[in-house]
Amino acid sequence: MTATKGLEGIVATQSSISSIIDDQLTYVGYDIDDLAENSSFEEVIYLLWNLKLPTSDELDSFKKELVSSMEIPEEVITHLKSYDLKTVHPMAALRTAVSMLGLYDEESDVMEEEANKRKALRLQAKIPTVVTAFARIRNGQDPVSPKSDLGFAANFLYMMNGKQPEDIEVEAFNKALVLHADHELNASTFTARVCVATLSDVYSGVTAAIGALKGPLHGGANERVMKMLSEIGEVDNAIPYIKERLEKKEKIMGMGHRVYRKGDPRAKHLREMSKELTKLTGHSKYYDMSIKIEDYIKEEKGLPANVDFYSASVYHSLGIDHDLFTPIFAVSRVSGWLAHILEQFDNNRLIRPRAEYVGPKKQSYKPIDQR
Ligand SMILES: CC(=O)SCCNC(=O)CCNC(=O)[C@H](O)C(C)(C)COP(=O)(O)OP(=O)(O)OC[C@H]1O[C@@H](n2cnc3c(N)ncnc32)[C@H](O)[C@@H]1OP(=O)(O)O
Ligand SMILES: O=C([O-])CC(=O)C(=O)O
Repeated sequence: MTATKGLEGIVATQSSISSIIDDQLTYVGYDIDDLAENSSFEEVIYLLWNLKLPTSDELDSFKKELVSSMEIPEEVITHLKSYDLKTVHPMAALRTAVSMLGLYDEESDVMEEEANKRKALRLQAKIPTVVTAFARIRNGQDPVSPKSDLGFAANFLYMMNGKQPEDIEVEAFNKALVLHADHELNASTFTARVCVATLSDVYSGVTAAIGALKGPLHGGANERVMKMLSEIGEVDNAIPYIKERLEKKEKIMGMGHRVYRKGDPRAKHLREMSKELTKLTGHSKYYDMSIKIEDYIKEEKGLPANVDFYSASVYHSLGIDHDLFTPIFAVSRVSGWLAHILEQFDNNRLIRPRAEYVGPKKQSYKPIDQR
């Protein structure tokens, strides 16, 4: 038995949800470029969960179901208020709150297919409310309830800022949600599948996945990209800053990918959005330095920018606090996690690989007083 570090190249499951073939990403066979340009996030959630695009009647009723499930229990809001609001990271708050939502769902441990689908809908609907409620509470503001006449992307921005968002903001945010929704067997999705393959519940699967997404080698990279751009400060500092980091053998956040070699097909959409939005909001320097860094890393290390690189300057331009970038990733990616959880339940087998043992062998046990 020989271990493959990081399970690189190991095919661990079959899936009909998304694929990465020759550096091109598809959801249920639909090209990400078409979906990014044309679809609403609700349409994409429906696609991932039903493996077909909705008709307009199906989409209307799906949107209504989502928006009518967005409110969260008062007990969860009280709990969010009890956290140390100066130090608690919003991803830790989200992880805890999602676990807590399970306590208030009567169907939490009901394992029938239809009950699991109802829980999926409730979780997808409530996660934006948790993220925006926490963001407001720590700013000393009251949470804002969702509006039934707004779509998913608009409702997120409305609940966060307490005012009707501009069309351009909704369009950009919707596209970002579409681009982040699913990504084959990434680390957090794999985590969710491993968790529920024990026949644990949907809330446990999503809580575990949030924990995995939080790390800087995965979803946590987008917040670190913005930290790096802020530290760089001015465009002329970008290359000296990156050279110094590379000399110290540090990783450049938002660069590199386990699967993509030529490039991440989502990055070009976010690059365009970053160009437009940073110009519109007077933050062009962040786009300019991002371009310099991307070109330099490509040239020096042959590494492409990943989805987290330009999403940082996009979210910054939308006026979003930097530590909310990864929770926003979760607001989108929970759609993929839930699709994979339902698929796992549909054809389940316990996920239990082996380890190659490299520790000492044939040790003789000594009683404690002789060691
Ligand atoms: C949504 C997402 O999860 S997208 C990924 C988000 N994560 C990041 O942006 C963090 C920065 N990137 C990375 O750490 C990596 O590229 C990962 C984790 C994404 C992929 O990692 P792996 O496939 O395991 O590659 P690994 O970390 O083994 O790197 C291979 C080589 O490329 C180098 N490398 C990879 N990424 C980077 C980077 N961002 N900056 C500098 N060097 C890098 C490594 O140092 C290593 O070099 P070596 O062979 O000389 O030691
Ligand atoms: O697939 C991966 O390893 C990471 C990634 O890009 C994602 O989760 O979107």
